[in-house]
Amino acid sequence: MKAGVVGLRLDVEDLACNRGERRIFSGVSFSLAAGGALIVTGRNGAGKSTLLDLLAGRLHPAGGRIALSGAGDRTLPECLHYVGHRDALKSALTARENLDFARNFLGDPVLKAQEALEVVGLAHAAGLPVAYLSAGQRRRIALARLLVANRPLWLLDEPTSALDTASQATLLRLMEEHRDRGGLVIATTHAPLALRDAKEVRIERARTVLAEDAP
Ligand SMILES: Nc1ncnc2c1ncn2[C@@H]1O[C@H](COP(=O)(O)OP(=O)(O)OP(=O)(O)O)[C@@H](O)[C@H]1O
Repeated sequence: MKAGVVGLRLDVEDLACNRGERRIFSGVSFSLAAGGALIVTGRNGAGKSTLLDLLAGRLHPAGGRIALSGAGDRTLPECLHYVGHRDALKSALTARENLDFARNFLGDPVLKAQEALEVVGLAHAAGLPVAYLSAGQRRRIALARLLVANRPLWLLDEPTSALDTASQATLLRLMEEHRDRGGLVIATTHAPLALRDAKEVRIERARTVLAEDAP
């Protein structure tokens, strides 16, 4: 499989986010160099998914800075895979068709759809519409998308949810292999995630009404 981008680096400084009238968090800073991993923790509603949305460019920060360097011509959105709570699969398409679509759409192809399904133990389900699959199986197909297109930054929102023990072990191995190739992993989690030498950001600031922040 392809290697991550040599010299890749993500720097996040003093990031703040508002949603509606509320400050969700502020002062989030971290840096990751090639091969780095960050675990994002915090209570329900603290803003873990929101942080991933900011990094993915789905939300604009209220303050602070996100800088990706060492990725050549690729912009940050072109460098990332995002696996969210909703697995973003097309229910009427089969598992294989979903992965073929992702492979064509995302570019820089790596594994073929069938090969990626084998890695996540779902080769037998390749021809089934995703609507027929269980929550854990759908999550495994969403994670198989990581393998069909080469993108160095993996943003994973509670990636182990719905996964059985064996699938959690497979996911951990895939994350570590990705890091070994120079990729970056940022994962939110409520459960312990045994990534070696991972940094942790805990989002714990209580949400504050913006008016209270005003002088
Ligand atoms: N579209 C939205 N508009 C306004 N506020 C929102 C919106 N989406 C989320 N929020 C607010 O942002 C806060 C942070 O949500 P987020 O989903 O990032 O939390 P989380 O830490 O990922 O929670 P969980 O552990 O439950 O998944 C929520 O408490 C919610 O009030």
